[in-house]
Amino acid sequence: MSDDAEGLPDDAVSFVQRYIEEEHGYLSWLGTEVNELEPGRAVMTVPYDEKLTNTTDPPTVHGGIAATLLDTAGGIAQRTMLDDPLTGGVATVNLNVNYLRRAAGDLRATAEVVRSGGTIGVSTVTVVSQIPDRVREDDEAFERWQGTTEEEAVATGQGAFRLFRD
Ligand SMILES: CC(C)(COP(=O)(O)OP(=O)(O)OC[C@H]1O[C@@H](n2cnc3c(N)ncnc32)[C@H](O)[C@@H]1OP(=O)(O)O)[C@@H](O)C(=O)NCCC(=O)NCCSC(=O)Cc1ccccc1
Repeated sequence: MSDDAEGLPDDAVSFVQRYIEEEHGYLSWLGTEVNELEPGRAVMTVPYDEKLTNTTDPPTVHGGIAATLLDTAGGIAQRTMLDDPLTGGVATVNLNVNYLRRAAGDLRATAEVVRSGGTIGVSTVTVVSQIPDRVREDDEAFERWQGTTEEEAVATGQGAFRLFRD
């Protein structure tokens, strides 16, 4: 089994997006977007939605959302490395997440395949978020965010996946 991947079809992003919207209840409910796909790499977003937040002021996005995004992007990145990403499959066997900063905006995950082995693959994933205007406009909250306006890493982790190659 090789670590190399063939190129993906031009419509890979829209194909996976359609799959999420039409077939996957949970990921579509989260509003999950597929931004980029290439062999060994996936970029995906969950847009901010109040229904996904904790009861903090201002609301912060529940950590489980970042974990879901990390898991999903890590698994899809693994799929891009299968000889046939459509007929093959992946199942998460281990996931770890370190939460680095609170998040109050959209979450965007970039997943990279560290290893695509014969039966097990490992992806490393970082989730970034930017402080939205509603937090910037609240002086006290903005101070709690240390006045950062740049997009910053809010979570990072690794997933291990059982690879079903056919
Ligand atoms: C299967 C294994 C990982 C390894 O067990 P072993 O006993 O060593 O088995 P072995 O390695 O020999 O494999 C043969 C077995 O595998 C079965 N099979 C075949 N094809 C598939 C397939 N496509 N998917 C799943 N299973 C498949 C086949 O029927 C056979 O089962 P059997 O033994 O006959 O009943 C087991 O520990 C397990 O199921 N863990 C739970 C994993 C789990 O639920 N993770 C969370 C959900 S993932 C998620 O939500 C995130 C996500 C979603 C989307 C995208 C990205 C991320």
